[in-house]
Amino acid sequence: MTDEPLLRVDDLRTEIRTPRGPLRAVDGVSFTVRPGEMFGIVGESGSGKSVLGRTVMGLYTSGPGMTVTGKVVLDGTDVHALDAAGRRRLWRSGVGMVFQDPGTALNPVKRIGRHLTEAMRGLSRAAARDRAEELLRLVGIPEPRRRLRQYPHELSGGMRQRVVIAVALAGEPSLLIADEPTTALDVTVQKQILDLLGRLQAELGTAIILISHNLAVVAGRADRVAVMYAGKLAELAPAGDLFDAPRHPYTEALLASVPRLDDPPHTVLRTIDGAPPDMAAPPDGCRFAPRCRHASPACAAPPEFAVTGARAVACHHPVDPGGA
Ligand SMILES: Nc1ncnc2c1ncn2[C@@H]1O[C@H](COP(=O)(O)OP(=O)(O)OP(=O)(O)O)[C@@H](O)[C@H]1O
Repeated sequence: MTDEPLLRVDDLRTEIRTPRGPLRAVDGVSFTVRPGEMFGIVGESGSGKSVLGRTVMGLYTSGPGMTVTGKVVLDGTDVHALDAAGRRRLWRSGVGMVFQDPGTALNPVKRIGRHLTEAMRGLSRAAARDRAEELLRLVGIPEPRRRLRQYPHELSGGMRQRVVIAVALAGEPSLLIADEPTTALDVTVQKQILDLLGRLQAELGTAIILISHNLAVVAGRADRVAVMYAGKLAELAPAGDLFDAPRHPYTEALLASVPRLDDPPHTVLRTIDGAPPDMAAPPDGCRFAPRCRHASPACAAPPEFAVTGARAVACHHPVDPGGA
C-alpha cells in the first residue's frame, strides 16, 4: 500500500431535488482512499452513504434531478468532468460496484456467462469464456463451467452475490464500491461474502469502499473507517483507533449500541436518544447536537471536518480518550 491516494473526494455535495425542496444527501464530504485499502463508511440508515457511493462512482451526476459539486478524482481522472461515454469506460475498467440486493443486480433472462462476458472488452469469444470461468473460480463458485450456462434464479442468494462481485471485477477495477453487500443475505453467507471481499483486496490489490449501517461488518476488515451522520462525515480514523477510542460523540453512541459477544446475558443495549434529522430541513450547526450529551452553545458553529494526519473529527467536544 502506498501513501499516494487512488481516490480523492473533495468537498463533495449532492443535492437532490424533491417535492419537499432540495435535500442535501451529501453535504461537504472529503476523504481519500489509498491503492489496495479497505475503507469503511458507516452510519445510520438515511445518513447518505448510498448517495455518497453513487456520486463517487459518477452514477449520480448533475442533471435535472440533482446537483453535484466538489471533486472526485480516481486514478487521476476527474469523474464528474467525464461525459456519458467516459463514465461508461470508467465503469468498465476503473471502478466496479456491488449493491445490496444481488437479485436485482442481475438480469433474470441472461445467463451468468453473458453477464460476465458483456463486462469484458476486446477478447475473442473463447478467451472471454475462459476468463469468465476464471472469474467465477476466483470468487469461489464451484463447477464454474456449468454455472456459466445457468440463469440467476438457479443460484442461491450468496452465489448470486459472488457472481455480482465477479462481474464487477471483470474489468480489473482499481476500486470496488460495495454498498451493503451482505444486508440481503443470511448471517453465515454474510461472513463468506465479507471474507471473499477481504481475500480479493489482499490477492488482487483492489481498493474497496465497504459501506454498511452495521459496524460489525467493517470491524476487523477495514483499514480506515469514516462515520457519516446526516450527510456529513463526523469522524475518520484507522479502524482500530476508531473502535478502541471513538472521538466523536456520535461514533461513541453508535459503538455503544452494538451488541458484543462478551456482553453478559440480558444486557440492555444503549440506543441513541432522538432520531436522525429530517434531511430536507436539517438543524443549523452540528446536526448531531440535538441528540448529543456533550452539546454546548459552541456547537451552533461546528468545526470544519478536516483530514489532517491519521484521524479527523468534526466536534468541539471530542470524547476524552481517557474515558470521561
Ligand atoms: N433518489 C432519491 N430521491 C429523493 N431522496 C433520496 C434519493 N436517494 C436518497 N434520498 C434521500 O437521501 C438521504 C440519504 O439516503 P441514502 O440512501 O444515501 O442513505 P443511506 O445512509 O445509504 O441509508 P440506507 O442504509 O437506508 O440506504 C435520505 O434522506 C434519502 O431519503
